[in-house]
Amino acid sequence: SHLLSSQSKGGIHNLTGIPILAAWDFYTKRYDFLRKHFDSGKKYFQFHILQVFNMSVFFPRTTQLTASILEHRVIALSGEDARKLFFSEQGLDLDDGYRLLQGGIPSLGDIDVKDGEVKLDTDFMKRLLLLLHKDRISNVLLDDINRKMKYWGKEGTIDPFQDVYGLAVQMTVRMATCEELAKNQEDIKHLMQHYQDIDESATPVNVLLPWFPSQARKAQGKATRALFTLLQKYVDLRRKAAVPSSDPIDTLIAHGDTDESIVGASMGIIFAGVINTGRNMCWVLLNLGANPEWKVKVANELKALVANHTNTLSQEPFHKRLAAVPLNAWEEELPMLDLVIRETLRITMCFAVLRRNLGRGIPLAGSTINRGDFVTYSLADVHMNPNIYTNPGKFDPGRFMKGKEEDKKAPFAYAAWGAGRHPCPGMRFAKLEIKFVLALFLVGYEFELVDGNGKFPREFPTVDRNDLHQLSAVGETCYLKFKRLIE
Ligand code: HEM
Repeated sequence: SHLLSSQSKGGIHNLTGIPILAAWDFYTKRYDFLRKHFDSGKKYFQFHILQVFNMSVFFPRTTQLTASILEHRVIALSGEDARKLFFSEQGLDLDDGYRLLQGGIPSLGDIDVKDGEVKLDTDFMKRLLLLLHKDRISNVLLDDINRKMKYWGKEGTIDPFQDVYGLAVQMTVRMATCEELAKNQEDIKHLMQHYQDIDESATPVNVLLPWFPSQARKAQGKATRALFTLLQKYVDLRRKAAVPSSDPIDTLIAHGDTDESIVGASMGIIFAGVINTGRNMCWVLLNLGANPEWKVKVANELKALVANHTNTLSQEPFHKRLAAVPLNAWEEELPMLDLVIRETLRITMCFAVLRRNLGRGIPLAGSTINRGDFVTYSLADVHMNPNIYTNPGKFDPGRFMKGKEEDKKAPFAYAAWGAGRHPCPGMRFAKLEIKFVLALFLVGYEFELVDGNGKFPREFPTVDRNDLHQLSAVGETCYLKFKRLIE
């Protein structure tokens, strides 16, 4: 048995020890776990995860436990060949990989709602995102975030992970649902609490022992039902509306989709969109606060955008003027900000990407990735690789500029927006969201990065690499001290 063995099968090293412990570390300290084994020279290694379904059956006189156990093989990959394989192989499925190995993903299947398990495939996302690539969207989104930013007051201190994050939540809800929900702050608060509860239910026990009636499992069911009810209320509202709108929910209604699939779709998009966009937006601001020379470059570029595309003599409020900037200018005329976003994501997006082989066997190092096997690749293997990125821990947006172009040194050397078969369909929207917030904050405000004592921090926070879901910060907590300059 593999229980206590370490023979290698082909070039894939088999981890020694008790499988449950390897699996436990994989869920609780994923980054450290993968790194420990790669650092000890193993290029590919495998371990097993036991998933226990069912049931203890009580027989008269003899107490007997029966259980159905599924044993999953997980293969961890590193290096360039593996990376190419990981991102290019057709049989490797994204959704199935995350469902078991990540957990915490809201799914209507968990509460037995049929037809609600929407695959957010690229076509579906494209259909929705097309709606947003109308210039009208800048107006609506800038209105939304300006209103929320005004609540911060004329001057003060904000915690980016709370306050800036809230801006991303607002924009994502706006683009994934309808105006009525986007305007209901109470319901948005509830909505986010439900996501948080589902996220916190992703304990190893809950994922590995699906039958076990744990607190986490109960909380997950309760939050998923609440999420469903909340979103369905708005679908219902829009179905009964006298005049259809062009909001996403209305568009899906007009397309003939059922309540369940509309709720499933909105739920999935909010999940996929909020955390990555919200957290990375915070990291962009922290990086600019910590690197004043880049802050100046980006602020100047944004001021030039405003000067070139808006009427500077107009009496309109600043956010209204900003809405006149065409979408293609936001996308094409902010090269310095693009570099800053790119470099921020290289550093934050170092998590383990996951797949499950639903196709034919794939040869690897004299062995085979069988149908049903899981594979994982840590983006840190490429984003923190000193042979590709000089001094990889350093924030240096210049590394992507002409003459250096470090990200062109190897195939798929940059995968913060995904790569190969699964590029992020939300990328354009996410970048726009980040740029809207930065335009308001860098042109409309003065700000500086401070620590708990109000001084420029001596040490900057870094990303908690073991945090599976939140890209949260470790180290000294930092804040943004600001003064609002615009009306
Ligand atoms: C800064 C923001 C974002 C970052 C850094 C980001 C990053 C990524 C990455 C790395 C992947 C690929 C994961 C893998 O290969 O396993 C991905 C996939 C995906 N992203 Fe994003 N994302 C962001 C925002 C968004 C937004 C706003 C949406 C929705 C509106 C979204 C929807 C999706 C979906 C649906 C997929 C799966 C695509 C597929 O199955 O092929 N993302 N994203």
